[in-house]
Amino acid sequence: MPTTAKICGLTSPATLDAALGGGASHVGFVFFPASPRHLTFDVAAGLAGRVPDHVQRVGVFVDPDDQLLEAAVRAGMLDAIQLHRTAPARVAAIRSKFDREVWAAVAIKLRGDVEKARDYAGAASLILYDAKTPDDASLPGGMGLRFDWSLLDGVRHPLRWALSGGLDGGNVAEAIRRTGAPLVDVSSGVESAPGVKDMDKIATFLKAVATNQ
Ligand SMILES: O=C(O)c1ccccc1NCC(=O)[C@H](O)[C@H](O)COP(=O)(O)O
Repeated sequence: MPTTAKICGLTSPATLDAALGGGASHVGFVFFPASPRHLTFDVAAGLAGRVPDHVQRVGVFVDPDDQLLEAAVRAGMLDAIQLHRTAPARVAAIRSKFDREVWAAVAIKLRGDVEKARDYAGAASLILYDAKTPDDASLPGGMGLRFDWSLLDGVRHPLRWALSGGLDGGNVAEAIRRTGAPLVDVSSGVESAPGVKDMDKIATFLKAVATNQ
């Protein structure tokens, strides 16, 4: 199966359209106030309405409560919920309550971190392997950090999975070849500044995904 791509942290119609036009399979909307990509519900609703049925809308959250999830799922017409820093039992509860795909982000720095993905078997729909950000960082993702892809060598993934962390148009082809990732996820690597998506970088990234498999 060809590798598909999620462009995360979209905040404007023009950059959303660049992701859709370039063939993204997923688009990500961030609901986390500390993020430069954070969306209000009104803006999310405006963007969500432009997304065709064959593209999945993914909401990105950091250990959210049900109230935030309910409002965001409605406004963003979310097909999937991506959870960072969220315990497996809570992931399972959200999946059951909201009855849609739930992605568990697993933060990777060392080999032992990869094994934590097993805790989400039966709880999540998909594991997103993402680079671990520093303990004092304000964001658990979206910082353009990459982890050592060899940590995924020989791993029997407990669920469907995706690769993220420090990807960009220049390294994503190698990342796919090296890891065999079925889905790749990018945010900072298609930006000109934190939170500012760049249409040319989005196009380059999606072209690299499409042509290098
Ligand atoms: O992107 C954010 O601002 C963000 C905030 C809070 C939680 C997660 C966040 N991003 C998660 C993503 O899905 C990113 O695409 C992923 O971490 C990769 O980011 P990057 O290394 O910048 O490509």
